[in-house]
This record gives sequence, structure tokens and C-alpha cells, in this order.
Amino acid sequence: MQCATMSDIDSFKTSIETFISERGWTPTRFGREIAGDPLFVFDLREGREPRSETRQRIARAMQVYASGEGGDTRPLRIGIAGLGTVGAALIRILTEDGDAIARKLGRRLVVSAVSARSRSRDRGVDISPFKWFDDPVALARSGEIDLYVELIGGEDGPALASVTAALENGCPVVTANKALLARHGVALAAAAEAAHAQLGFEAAVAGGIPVIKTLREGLGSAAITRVYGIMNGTCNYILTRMGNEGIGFEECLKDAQALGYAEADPTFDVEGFDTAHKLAILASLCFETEISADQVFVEGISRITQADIKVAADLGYKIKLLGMARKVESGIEQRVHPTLVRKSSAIAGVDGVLNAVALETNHVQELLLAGPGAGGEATAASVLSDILDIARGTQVPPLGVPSSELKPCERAPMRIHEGGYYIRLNARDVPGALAAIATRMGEGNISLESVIQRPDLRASEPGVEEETSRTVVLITHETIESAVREALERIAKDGFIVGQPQLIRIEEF
Ligand SMILES: NC(=O)C1=CN([C@@H]2O[C@H](COP(=O)(O)OP(=O)(O)OC[C@H]3O[C@@H](n4cnc5c(N)ncnc54)[C@H](O)[C@@H]3O)[C@@H](O)[C@H]2O)C=CC1
Ligand SMILES: N[C@@H](CC=O)C(=O)O
Repeated sequence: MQCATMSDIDSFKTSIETFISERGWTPTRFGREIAGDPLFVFDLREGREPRSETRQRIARAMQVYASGEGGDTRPLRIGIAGLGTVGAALIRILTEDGDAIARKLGRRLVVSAVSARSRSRDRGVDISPFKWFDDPVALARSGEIDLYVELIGGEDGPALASVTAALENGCPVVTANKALLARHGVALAAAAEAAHAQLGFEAAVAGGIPVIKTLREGLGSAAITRVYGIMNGTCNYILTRMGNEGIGFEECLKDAQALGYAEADPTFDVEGFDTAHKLAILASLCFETEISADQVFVEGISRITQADIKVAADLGYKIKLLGMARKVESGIEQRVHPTLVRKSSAIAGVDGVLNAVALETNHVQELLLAGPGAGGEATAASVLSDILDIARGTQVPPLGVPSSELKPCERAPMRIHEGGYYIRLNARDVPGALAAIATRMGEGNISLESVIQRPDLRASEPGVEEETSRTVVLITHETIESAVREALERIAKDGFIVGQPQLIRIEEF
């Protein structure tokens, strides 16, 4: 450990006295705006020696203030609503990293008020120093904070009311709430612009991956041609464990919930809506269009069985829930569905709770960002990155361009989508069944890359007791979605199959 010499402390004191007298400040003002503690100068005069990191931070804050480069140096008072997985992790990080953050930033981040449903619940963090609000709207409107952080969740209700109240009050907002943004993002961006208040939502898409900042600020004028990726940690965790360990869907989901990955209502995760919310936000930033989550074609992973995962693996594929958006002639194609990807592709290597977002652009070709997509700490780290930007005074339109410039999002119909398909059917074990299936495919001009027959794979699924059929898996060459759907309808009418066919799209990356 290095000890401070008298001359270190003396020169530190002298620099503070000079700073104060040059500006005609009081010691209290210096304490409040530069040191983050109104009594700092008095304590120093009484001989309380600050630690070397504290001296470095204050010296940096004086330098930043004097140069005018950092604008405000007063402590930033933060109000946090929602103290669950993400809120509690944020308080932990702000407490543990407070000095390091202040040194980087030249000002302190101070949690001054909080709101949640229960005041007494044990969250592993001490919330007693913070002012308590039962009502997040009252906290957002209080005028006692410089930044409102919404970590409640839900597309309407207290999340929407409190974020709206904060922005109306000119108070900047940070939120991790993709459901809220997918539905009200354009209106909230407009409200933020009108109030000259920032709206940060880095944590809303792909947890700890800085994809919003990359799109909004990092890529400059590059035009994005396609965005795709794994955007839900819960689904990726479930599919990975089902594949690696042969565990059932329900058990994997329970573990994802226990780890804090899943939404309060996990249907949002497993039915693909959470990915659709995130994709719609990304598509808006990529293509300068309004956020249109209800234009996204959505299929979740709840119908994916061990049989699909095993057959796909035998054929050299993994199943991933992907979100994909691109501009096509008829509008913006936005789709979320389970997808077969080659085991050798980069996206197939993204396992567990990891997410990955690929951006295809005209200038930098393809960029692949990967990292933890869910969980308290990773998400809170993204919330913190927005807080730091706001504390530095960074000004950007929330959706990359002023909200008045966003164009309507025209939906490209899924029936004209072209690609390869994995089709799993349970064909009756009778002569002519396979030939009838092949005929219907031929009639639809669907060319088959491979046909595999297995004993009834459903026999291993819960609820299927007797072996009544044989499993047939067809892999098609590139074909049009409407042709595949029509062929499947005809096959069902022919009466040669039992149960619902399984259809999974294939993507080559
Ligand atoms: N958990 C994760 O990995 C990630 C979560 N998010 C988003 O972050 C937000 C928070 O997620 P979690 O922390 O996981 O949720 P959570 O369910 O663990 O916590 C929600 C918190 O909100 C509080 N709350 C609920 N209703 C309230 C009300 N009326 N007034 C005040 N407080 C209220 C609850 O008491 C709880 O403290 C959600 O929007 C979620 O989608 C985003 C990325 C990752
Ligand atoms: N439930 C979400 C949380 C992060 O957005 C997920 O699993 O990805």
C-alpha cells in the first residue's frame, strides 16, 4: 500500500482552495458538486485524510469541470423502480463499483430513492439508505431525482405510467423493458425528444450485449441490410440443455426461472413474443421504421421435442430460436421461429444463456456480437452503461433518428418466404403412405434434399403410448412457404398421417 505524503495532501488541499476561490464558491458547494459529499472540505480541513482513489477522483472531477468537457459534476441522483433480479443487481453494482464509476465519470452516481411491491423482502442488498416510494409514478414525478430507472416490467400499467410521468417532468429514463418499448417505444421516444430528456434502453435487447449503442452510435452512416440472432436467453438455455443433456422442456424452463432469466410470465419467452419485442426494436433502429411488434411472424419453442433435436443433430444441425429482419421488396420481413442452423455455423456455437446478434451492413459487412442475454448482473451492467451516458450528458435520439423521421413498417407476408424446411410427419404404417407424401410434395414443386424414416419417434414423448406410425423426416431444398403449407394440408387430407406435422425452417449462414 502506498502512503500519502504531507506534500501530496497539502498540494491537494491547495488545488481545492484555488478551485473554490477562483469561482467564488463555498466549501459546501465544492463538496456537493465536485466531491459528492457537502462536508468534504470541512472534513479535509479537520485533518481527515481522503484515500488516494478519492483524491484521484476529485482531482479528475475538478479537471473535467474546469475544462468544461464533462458538463455537470454534481452527483447524479437516481430513482429505481423495480427491485427484482435486475434492480437488486443494479444496486449491488452501483454500491460495489461506486468509487471506480465516480473516478471514470468525474461525478458520483447516488441511488436516492426506490420503489417496489414489497419494502421488507430480502433481496441481498440494503435499501434502508434510500427514500421509499410505494408508488413508482410518485417517485418518477417527485423532482427529487435526476434520472428514473424503470425495472418493473410489463407493457402498460405502472411501467408505462411512471416512464411517461418522468419524461413529462423532463427527467431522463433508463429502462430494460422491451415489452413496453415494443408497444409504446415510438410515443415514448417522441415524449423524450419533446422534453429534451434522454431515454436509454440498452438492456432491453440481448441483455449484456451493447447492440443498441452499436446500432445508434457505433455504425455511423452504415446501412443495415439484415439483422438476425438469438435474442432470448431462456429459450437458448432450454434448447441447449435439452440437446446436451436430454432433459425435458419443463425442467429446463424451471431452472431458467430459478436463475432469473425468464420473464415474470415465461410464455413471453417460450412462445417467442419476447424475441419478437426485441427484434421489432432492432428493426426500427436498423431500417428507420416505426417499431411494429405486431407485424412480426412469431412461433415459439414449446412444440420442439427431443425427437426434433435428435434428428436435427443426426443431420448436422442444431435448433435455435432466431429473430430475423431484413428489407425486402414488399416491406420489412420480421420473423421469429425455431430454426435449423448448421452445427459448423458461428450462431450454432452460441449456447446456454448466451445471445448473439449479427448485423449485415454495406460498409463493415457482417458484425457478430455475442454475450450473456439474460440474468441480473449482465442486464444491470447494460442499464449502468445507459446511466453513464446520461451522466456524461450524451444526447442521441432514442431510436437513432428523430421519431418524426421514422417511416411506417410495411409487413412482408410470410407466405412468400423462401428457404429450406425440415418437416417431421408421423405416417401411418400402411403401404403407399410414403409414396403419397412424396407425390404431394412433387405436385407443389417442392424438391427434397433427403427423406429419412424412423420408428415412431413420438413413442418417446409423454402422452403417446402406442407405436401407431413411422416418423418421416423430409428436408427440402429452397422452396416457397405457401407451397409447403399447401402440400401439408393435402397430405393431412389424404389421411396417411397422424397428429400435427412439425415444420422447422432452415437457414444457411
Ligand atoms: N431478468 C432478466 O434477465 C432481464 C430482464 N429484463 C427486463 O427487466 C425488467 C425487470 O426484470 P426482472 O428484474 O427480471 O423482474 P422481476 O420480476 O424480478 O422484478 C420486478 C420488480 O418490479 C417490482 N414491481 C412490480 N410491480 C410493481 C409496482 N406496481 N410498483 C413498484 N414495483 C413493482 C417487483 O416488486 C419487483 O421488485 C423487465 O422489464 C424485464 O423484461 C431485461 C433483460 C434481462
Ligand atoms: N427473459 C429474457 C430476459 C432478457 O431479456 C430472456 O430470457 O432473454
